[in-house]
Amino acid sequence: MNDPVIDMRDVAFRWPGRAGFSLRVAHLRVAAGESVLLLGESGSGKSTLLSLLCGTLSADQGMLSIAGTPVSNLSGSARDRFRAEKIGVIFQQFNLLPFGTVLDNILLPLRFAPLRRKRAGDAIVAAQDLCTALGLPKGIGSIKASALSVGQQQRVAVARALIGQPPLIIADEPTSALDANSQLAFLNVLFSQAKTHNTALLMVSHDPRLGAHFDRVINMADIAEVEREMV
Ligand SMILES: Nc1ncnc2c1ncn2[C@@H]1O[C@H](COP(=O)(O)OP(=O)(O)OP(=O)(O)O)[C@@H](O)[C@H]1O
Repeated sequence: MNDPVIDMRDVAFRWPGRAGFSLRVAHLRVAAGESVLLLGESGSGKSTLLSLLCGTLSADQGMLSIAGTPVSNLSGSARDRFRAEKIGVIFQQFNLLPFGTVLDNILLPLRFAPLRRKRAGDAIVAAQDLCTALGLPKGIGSIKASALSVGQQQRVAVARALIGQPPLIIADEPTSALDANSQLAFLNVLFSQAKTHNTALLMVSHDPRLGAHFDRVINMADIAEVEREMV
């Protein structure tokens, strides 16, 4: 695999002050443009792994490189800046700012990421173009996020993750609240946008049926060793 966007090796993590759970990942690689579904039972550490990849948690040992940059040794604030520049995140509940407009929400990641802002060019035009590509109605940019339907919130969350073309999108169960048709529609817009920019996509889900739509499916049980002690 040439220049993987995610390259994780021999990573170990234990929740600080908590003996109950530890996670070891021998090897995880995701290529540019590749879509990967990460499956695993509840409590198997999927969200913990995503937080390690995003740098909101830091591993106790091991090597993690994102888009060619070794991030394991970055300080907390440097990791925050790196994440803003390189990773688009889509949360389960979308986490839009309810009192912000659609445009405010989509432009938010650029505020902390000067290089990403530069890549976006004219940021407002880029946000509007993404809204159009994602099938959002014209003029939606000035609507408050709290007034959107769930389907519109999803699309705004995708636009926010995609703006400025980060090399990696990480999504934590973004389709869990949707019916099967809406899930598929959501994945299709996400895939088509990700392919256009050769963006790698790592998405967590409980639903193995979604696997057919991804380039690759990874099971937590195959890549991670988890210790769960009863505490
Ligand atoms: N902030 C935290 N502090 C301490 N332990 C935590 C914290 N967040 C999660 N854990 C523990 O880490 C373990 C793995 O949780 P995690 O949320 O990563 O699993 P998951 O596979 O994403 O589960 P689910 O599918 O239910 O969301 C669990 O034992 C959980 O209790």
